[in-house]
Amino acid sequence: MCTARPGWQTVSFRRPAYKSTMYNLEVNLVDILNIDVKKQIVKVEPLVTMGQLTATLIPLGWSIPVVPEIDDLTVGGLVMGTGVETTSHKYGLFQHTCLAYELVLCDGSVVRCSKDENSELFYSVPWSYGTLGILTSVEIRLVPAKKYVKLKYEPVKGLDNLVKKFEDASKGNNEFVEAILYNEDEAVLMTGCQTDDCDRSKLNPVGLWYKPWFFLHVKTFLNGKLSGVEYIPLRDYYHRHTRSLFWEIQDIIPFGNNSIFRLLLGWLMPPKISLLKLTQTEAIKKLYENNHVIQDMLVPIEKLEDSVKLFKETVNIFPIWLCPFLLPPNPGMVHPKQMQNAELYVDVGVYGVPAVKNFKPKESTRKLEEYVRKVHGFQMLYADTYMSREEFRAMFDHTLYDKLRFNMKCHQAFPEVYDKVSKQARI
Ligand SMILES: Cc1cc2nc3c(=O)[nH]c(=O)nc-3n(C[C@H](O)[C@H](O)[C@H](O)COP(=O)(O)OP(=O)(O)OC[C@H]3O[C@@H](n4cnc5c(N)ncnc54)[C@H](O)[C@@H]3O)c2cc1C
Ligand SMILES: NC(=O)C1=CN([C@@H]2O[C@H](COP(=O)(O)OP(=O)(O)OC[C@H]3O[C@@H](n4cnc5c(N)ncnc54)[C@H](OP(=O)(O)O)[C@@H]3O)[C@@H](O)[C@H]2O)C=CC1
Ligand SMILES: CC(C)=CCC[C@@H](C)[C@H]1CC[C@H]2C3=C(CC[C@]12C)[C@@]1(C)CC[C@H](O)C[C@@H]1CC3
Repeated sequence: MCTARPGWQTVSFRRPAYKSTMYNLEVNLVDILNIDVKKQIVKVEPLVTMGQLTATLIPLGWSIPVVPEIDDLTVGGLVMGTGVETTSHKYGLFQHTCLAYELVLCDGSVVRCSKDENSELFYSVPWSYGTLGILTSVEIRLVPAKKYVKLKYEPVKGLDNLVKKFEDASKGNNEFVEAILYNEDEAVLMTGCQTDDCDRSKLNPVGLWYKPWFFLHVKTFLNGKLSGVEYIPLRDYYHRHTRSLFWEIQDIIPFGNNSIFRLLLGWLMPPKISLLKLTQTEAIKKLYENNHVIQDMLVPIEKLEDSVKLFKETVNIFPIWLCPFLLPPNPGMVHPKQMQNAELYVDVGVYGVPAVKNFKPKESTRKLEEYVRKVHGFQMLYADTYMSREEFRAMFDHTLYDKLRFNMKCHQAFPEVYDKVSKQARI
């Protein structure tokens, strides 16, 4: 069994081939169920999107701790997969901000799980891609929301310098930390905190339709010798990469950042990811398959410099997105090597056309995957993975997952994660 949500509707990069061979379960649960400000918990159904959630919560003065930036990402997809954002160095991944899940198991029973109730199931749900049960609701922590993010842009020269500053910023008191690396030697580090006060001369609602693409706006700070500060309305900040799909939109609508186009037609942007997927021709699919890389590798922060160098050597794609996150020593598929303390990791996100000669999608990606496994890192699974089943099991700890699948007789109902995310399972 799998959910009946068609592949073209999802944000995940490819379309799942298994949807046509498995029994499809309709899970059309799209509502925010309850906002309990006393307990500071919001209860939502799995198809609630990030855009829907921030539009509802922010006017009430609340938010969730980790808001992955693309509007159409769903709570179900982020729990069953993973979600990372610029607050993750403080709160962890999306799943670490969830307090409880309700699932329908393969025997038809409904269970609630949290760290104190059915805790093994609670810790096994993240990264399980719907292979332990069907998610029907999620309770997420609420945090107070302020009106603006006071964001500091700091141009940084030299990779070693950036790595040091990035690590310091992630360990400091910043609420938001992110860096965009424009080439091996130049980056802009962004750090910020929420505030209700605003210096109106520095107000920048980056989400307005006529505003430049965010990554290009950030790039303008590379030329300044001094750091810049701006006040960005909170919701504009959360969804700052939505309009340009990070930098992927420049390959789809190359004239999209032209100021006249923005002024007249910017409100049409971005095309829905689902529309792009639905209308994708075989030729475009092949193009993305053979001459494009979309990968997020999660590595321990001390491996950041080496990782950037390896990405440069293997695919040579810039910009690179850097987002730090805290990985707590919880049981489950993804945890630090030593289970004593939480460890700081970084998401190295690479999206674009490789600038190396003779790029070979399989070989190049496998080289990156091998490195990530070696340093006890993890690959995000919404995009392509070329790992074999054994390699996949070496990267993700299956101990608890296997135990639960055996106890709950999941084999008769759901495939293994690998059979949903591997290259063979996706078209
Ligand atoms: C991808 C996506 C994005 C969304 N984004 C937003 C957003 O940005 N903002 C927002 O506010 N909402 C958003 N929603 C939620 C959506 O607007 C609500 O779920 C809305 O209720 C859907 O309306 P519908 O007309 O499709 O109703 P349906 O889905 O058909 O029904 C909604 C509920 O009402 C019940 N119902 C329908 N008719 C009757 C009846 N005659 N008597 C009794 N019960 C009935 C149904 O059983 C169901 O429980 C989003 C949903 C999706 C899937
Ligand atoms: N900033 C970030 O962190 C970003 C994250 N992403 C990635 O995008 C993906 C999310 O995309 P989205 O379109 O929301 O999700 P998808 O529809 O792609 O779902 C992802 C997985 O979750 C499973 N799933 C979803 N809902 C349920 C449910 N109710 N019960 C059981 N299983 C369920 C799906 O199972 P099935 O196949 O059966 O439908 C699928 O395997 C995540 O993997 C995330 O890592 C992408 C961009 C940015
Ligand atoms: C921040 C993290 C962790 C990931 C960001 C990933 C995004 C850049 C990609 C997620 C889904 C991707 C898709 C495309 C571009 C890159 C993403 C937005 C396309 C729109 C590219 C054009 C294709 O025809 C359809 C793709 C759908 C998914």
